[in-house]
Amino acid sequence: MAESWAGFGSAIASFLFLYAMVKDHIPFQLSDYLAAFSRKVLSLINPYDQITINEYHGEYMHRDELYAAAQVYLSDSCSFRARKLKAEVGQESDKPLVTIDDYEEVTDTFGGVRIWWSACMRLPNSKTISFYANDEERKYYKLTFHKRNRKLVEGEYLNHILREGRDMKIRRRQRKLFTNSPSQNWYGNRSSSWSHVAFEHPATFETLAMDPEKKREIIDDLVTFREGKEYYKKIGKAWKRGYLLYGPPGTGKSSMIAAIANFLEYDVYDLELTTVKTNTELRKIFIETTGKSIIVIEDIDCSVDLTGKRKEKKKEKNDEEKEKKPPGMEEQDENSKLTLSGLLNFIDGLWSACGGERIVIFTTNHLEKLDPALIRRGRMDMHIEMSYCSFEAFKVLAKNYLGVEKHDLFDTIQTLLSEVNISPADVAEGLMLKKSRNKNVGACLENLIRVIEAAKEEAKRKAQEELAAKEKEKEESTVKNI
Ligand SMILES: Nc1ncnc2c1ncn2[C@@H]1O[C@H](COP(=O)(O)OP(=O)(O)OP(=O)(O)O)[C@@H](O)[C@H]1O
Ligand SMILES: [Mg+2]
Repeated sequence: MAESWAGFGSAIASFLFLYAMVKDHIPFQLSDYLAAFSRKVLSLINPYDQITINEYHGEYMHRDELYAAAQVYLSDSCSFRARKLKAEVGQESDKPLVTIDDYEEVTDTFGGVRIWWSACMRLPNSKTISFYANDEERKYYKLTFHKRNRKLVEGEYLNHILREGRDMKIRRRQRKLFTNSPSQNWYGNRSSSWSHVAFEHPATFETLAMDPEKKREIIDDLVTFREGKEYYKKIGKAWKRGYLLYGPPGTGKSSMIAAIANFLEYDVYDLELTTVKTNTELRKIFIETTGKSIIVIEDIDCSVDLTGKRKEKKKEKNDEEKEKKPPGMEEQDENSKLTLSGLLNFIDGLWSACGGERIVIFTTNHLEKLDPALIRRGRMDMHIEMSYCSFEAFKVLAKNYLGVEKHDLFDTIQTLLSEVNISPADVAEGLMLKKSRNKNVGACLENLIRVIEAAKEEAKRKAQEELAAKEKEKEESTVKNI
């Protein structure tokens, strides 16, 4: 048996040697035939298969998604095994991508199977000048693997590359802060209802001053949501979650949104409802958002007339207007407005399920002004109260702003904070102003004590004024009654 293999091997070697010698002297038809024949013979003895992934494909030279995913995948998972690397900065990220260089080879292991990757380049045959820059050279990856693993590589492995590569791309991307443009600016074929800038807010959960237990609860909820794709599918619910942040001004609602975006690494769509005129516009705006994003409506109570009370007022006004309109026009007008039901549809109608992995956040200073339908559980799954600065919250601010975890003046501050309502924004300001001029921690804390005492005096004065006003009102009504 060994002898026959040796004989076969030497026959092939002789054939290849002879072929190389006479190759240039044989007619091209015969040369093509011999090349095809030798490929056939080689495939009989070669146990390895190959898959090519081209960078560009199709008539219009679209960049192949699998190639792009593989490029990022190789940069992250396999590039440490390569000796020749290249670094480049793409359009979607400002971080350099270090990946394997052209003609370099690396190996990867998946489910115990070895796969060889090589970065190849096909040089152009023709010498004509092409319209497309990419016609000059065609890059591609070549995957080589054992025949017996073909099913695994074609199915699971390529899907794994696509999934992992996409995820890595999302993690690497420059995150964006979008804002909706008024509908009169939506023109042209490629019109978009959103414009964006880079999202660079530095707030994180570490810098957010609030009750530690509440913070833990929110983080756990976010993690459960992020990892809940299969769970949401199983229970038949769209993969999205609503948070309602409420509380007085300066208590960290906007900072919390930034911290959530930074924690989940999502984009932020800041929806300005006052520029949205109709339900149809709202739907278009929604469809143009992507997954892994947070859709924010700040100060929802001030954004648009959505409360039951205001609706009634509006209805009366509309009745008057309707009288003046020609028949048939009233209904059309009603449909073309942004309504509460349009907004409810936006949050949890059929459209809300497209894309998945979205968080909707409303903020308000006046919870009582909101229509209960808008914030019922299921729409706004978690109601988070952002409250005045507690001692626990102060300790976070002191650590952030002054870098201290304890100080002799902390006891005085604790007592003062329990006596007065002061927002974390005011406490932060008290710590910061002084810090910029004087680096002394004690002086900063003393300044804060003065700020809190002033707030306490102010609160006392206001309470007295209110009391006096009430008493005056009472007196006046008694006089009237007499
Ligand atoms: N809980 C907090 N933790 C850390 N910093 C805070 C907190 N609350 C407020 N701040 C500081 O105060 C500033 C204003 O806070 P922020 O804009 O988040 O308040 P807000 O609740 O959104 O107020 P508004 O209701 O007026 O929109 C922030 O830039 C931040 O520096
Ligand atoms: Mg805010």
